[in-house]
Amino acid sequence: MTAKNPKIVFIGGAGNMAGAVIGGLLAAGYPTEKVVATGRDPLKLEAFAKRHGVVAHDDNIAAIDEADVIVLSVKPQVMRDLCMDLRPHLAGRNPLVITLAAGIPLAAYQRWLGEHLPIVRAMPNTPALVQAGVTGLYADAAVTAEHRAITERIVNAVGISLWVDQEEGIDQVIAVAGSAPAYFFQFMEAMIDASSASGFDRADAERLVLQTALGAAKLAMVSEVDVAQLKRNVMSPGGTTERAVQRFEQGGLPQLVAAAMRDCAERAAEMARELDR
Ligand SMILES: NC(=O)C1=CN([C@@H]2O[C@H](COP(=O)(O)OP(=O)(O)OC[C@H]3O[C@@H](n4cnc5c(N)ncnc54)[C@H](OP(=O)(O)O)[C@@H]3O)[C@@H](O)[C@H]2O)C=CC1
Ligand SMILES: O=C(O)[C@@H]1CCC=N1
Repeated sequence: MTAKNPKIVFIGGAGNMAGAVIGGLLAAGYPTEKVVATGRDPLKLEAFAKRHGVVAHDDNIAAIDEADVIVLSVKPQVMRDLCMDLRPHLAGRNPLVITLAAGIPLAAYQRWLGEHLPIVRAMPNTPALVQAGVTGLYADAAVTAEHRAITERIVNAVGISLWVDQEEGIDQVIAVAGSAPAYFFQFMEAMIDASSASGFDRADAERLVLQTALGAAKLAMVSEVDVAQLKRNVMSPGGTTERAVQRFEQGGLPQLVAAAMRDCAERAAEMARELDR
């Protein structure tokens, strides 16, 4: 892979996750002509390609013909069939394969696609769309330093990344980052709902909640003290915040969060058992 800008083919490119990565990658200056998106729905694909200026292809096999990097971004349940379709066209070639799918172990891809291919499991999250993503990465033995470098170039264009040494680490990344934007959205949704139920204008509630979430995250990112201390800094003894935080504690919020994250990681492991066949 010697090209300055390797050709990257996103299978399922117009989907949520690949779309987010492509959007961020292009915003970081990656050349549009080196990015190909494939999909099944021609209207959706055309609209996506037009919006981003990338190349669209409704034929996966033709699309991967000159690919240096193939990013697999279809739902886990259809990954096996997709890989079986691609397999004969990857014989004697060794593009880097990056899979974004949750819950499918590398061993399954090696069986489905062939053992000769360098494969990276990447677990991104949708804030990649605004270049504030987090991606966990795990590589198989065939992945070289050059492959790692192009992988990082793709995912770091849309946020930060972390290589994990053990494949199980990817399930932890799912629980703490891949699925986690939804937890924060759920919390924000609950706050917006509660504010508007108590008579606040919904648009105003949304503006205040989102700005507060952004401000809290920004403050935590630059602060020298940890989030527990930042929380205490808001809580005046006998004041309003203390009352609200006590309610969260009494309701078991920390335990609930831990249990939800455990469920999330366990679901990833369960999916691996269902899908690794
Ligand atoms: N959403 C998220 O936050 C995250 C998702 N992931 C992973 O990313 C992957 C994709 O998820 P997500 O983006 O949410 O799902 P989407 O359904 O939004 O995207 C999947 C895309 O794959 C396309 N597709 C399906 N089958 C084929 C095929 N045979 N050939 C070409 N394209 C195909 C679909 O196109 P069409 O509509 O035309 O059928 C669709 O655009 C999953 O494996 C998921 O585990 C990982 C991290 C986070
Ligand atoms: O919910 C899912 O299965 C995918 C993987 C991580 C985020 N979304």
